[in-house]
Amino acid sequence: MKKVKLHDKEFELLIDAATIDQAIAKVANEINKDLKDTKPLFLSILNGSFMFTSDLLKQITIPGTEICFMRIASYEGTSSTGKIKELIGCNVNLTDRTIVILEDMIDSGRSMTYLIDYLKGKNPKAIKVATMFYKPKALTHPVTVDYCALELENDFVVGRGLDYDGLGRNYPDLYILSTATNE
Ligand SMILES: O=P(O)(O)OC[C@H]1O[C@H](OP(=O)(O)OP(=O)(O)O)[C@H](O)[C@@H]1O
Ligand code: HPA
Repeated sequence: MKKVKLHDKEFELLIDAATIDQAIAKVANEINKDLKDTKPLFLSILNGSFMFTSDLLKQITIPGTEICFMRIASYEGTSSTGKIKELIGCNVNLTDRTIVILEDMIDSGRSMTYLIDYLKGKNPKAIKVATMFYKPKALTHPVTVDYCALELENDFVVGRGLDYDGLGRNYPDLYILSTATNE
């Protein structure tokens, strides 16, 4: 599909699924190499990261790999509310663990900054950040990104787990808000 309509807005194809798959495979290889002796705990941040988590973890071959999930939210419509809500916490003991945070997107960096502060309080051995998409030009809260599949410009996108007001998460490709039809 070249274009999709979600609620009142039109979106155009930005990155096809095969390109995203390839970029994720590269990240998986890097993680398999870097963290091979760490028994990593992958912390998937719902909702958006469900596809990235699935695509990446199928390619992780490290012995002792564990996965758990957290849910935080900050976005309503196409912009951040400026507030983070923790909706589901992680109940695994994080002390002395090597945690790999899995995000679908780092945009302003606000959610990740909040999360890292929160996780530091649990005394992990190390915290690594892995994201499917990253908008370096949108960053207002500095974050060290250890693993990134694809960098984007500062545009609103949907697909591959990312939504516009609940819609669009299921698309395997990534779509950009169309400037021709949307103010
Ligand atoms: O860097 P930031 O500006 O904080 O934006 C990134 C966050 O926004 C999205 O989540 P959202 O709050 O929309 O929740 P969702 O994953 O349930 O869609 C995304 O999954 C990140 O968690
Ligand atoms: O570009 C985006 N699209 C959807 N959700 C998001 N959350 C942060 N940035 C985005």
